[in-house]
Amino acid sequence: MTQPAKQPTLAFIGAGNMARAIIGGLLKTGFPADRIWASEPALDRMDDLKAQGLNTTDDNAVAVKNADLIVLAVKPQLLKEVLLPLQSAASTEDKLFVSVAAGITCDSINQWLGGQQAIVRCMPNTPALVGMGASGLYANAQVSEEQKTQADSVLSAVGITAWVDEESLLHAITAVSGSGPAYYFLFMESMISAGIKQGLSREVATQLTLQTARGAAEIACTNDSTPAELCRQVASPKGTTEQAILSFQSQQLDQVVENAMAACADRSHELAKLLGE
Ligand SMILES: NC(=O)C1=CN([C@@H]2O[C@H](COP(=O)(O)OP(=O)(O)OC[C@H]3O[C@@H](n4cnc5c(N)ncnc54)[C@H](OP(=O)(O)O)[C@@H]3O)[C@@H](O)[C@H]2O)C=CC1
Ligand SMILES: O=C(O)[C@@H]1CCC=N1
Repeated sequence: MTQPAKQPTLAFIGAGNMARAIIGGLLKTGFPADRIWASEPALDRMDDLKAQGLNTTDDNAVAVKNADLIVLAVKPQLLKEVLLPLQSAASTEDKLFVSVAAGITCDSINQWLGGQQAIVRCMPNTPALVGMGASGLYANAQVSEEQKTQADSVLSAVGITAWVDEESLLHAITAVSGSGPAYYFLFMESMISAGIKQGLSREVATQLTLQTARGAAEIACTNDSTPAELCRQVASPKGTTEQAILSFQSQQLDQVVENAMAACADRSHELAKLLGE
């Protein structure tokens, strides 16, 4: 029988939106708060995390020294200046770095950490907060099977995980699931605004839009039918939905989405080029 992987001590370098979504999700699964470190410059901004039992510090090196698995959750633009001073803290033991920074490659991270570190690149998303995250993951050659299992167990505690063998696929994963929640939020806003224009109060338009999104997502996730088939089940021939779908199609919704996702992936490539030296 395979042994379960040892539960690692975690450090989050940067305790902003994405780190908090993962931390919140982990705590909900019962992950011990005292095995999590959070580090960022403004200590008082982490009072709520401290109150939940996390270890907090404004010294990234302290968090790195105390952890087995370090989640790099600062903006891509800051990663280099955050990592350069961490070289000695990083090199002391077999630590695993899990970077969630969009675009930045394992090679750049290794260059800044000054060695041949085990690095997992992860593109998570904020629904991790409610246990419904979707993370794409890639491991460099230095990552052991045990470390891969550890990274997977952290991210799969807050949602689903999908590993890829080619690092460059993380650009596409960013376009699909990393940034994806924002597309749905935007679409919800558009539906709420249109509902209000048709006479509904904001409250009713919001309630009905959000529940519809939740219900549609639930059916799509639990039904064997494809989203296209589910769409057809709603759209009765010569009925009301059909007119809405025809309107979307006449405005080339597929192309609009394809363009948006291409712009997203392009920016991810661009970040890698701009910041990766
Ligand atoms: N938000 C999302 O949905 C997703 C984000 N990501 C990635 O996650 C990373 C973080 O993004 P996000 O959480 O949105 O950004 P945030 O700005 O919310 O979080 C970054 C945090 O890092 C802190 N920080 C700044 N400087 C340092 C430092 N020197 N040492 C430690 N911490 C520092 C910031 O503090 P301060 O505010 O004071 O500057 C902030 O709290 C990015 O690389 C992004 O690409 C990936 C997938 C999804
Ligand atoms: O917008 C961003 O750059 C980050 C990465 C994916 C989601 N948010």
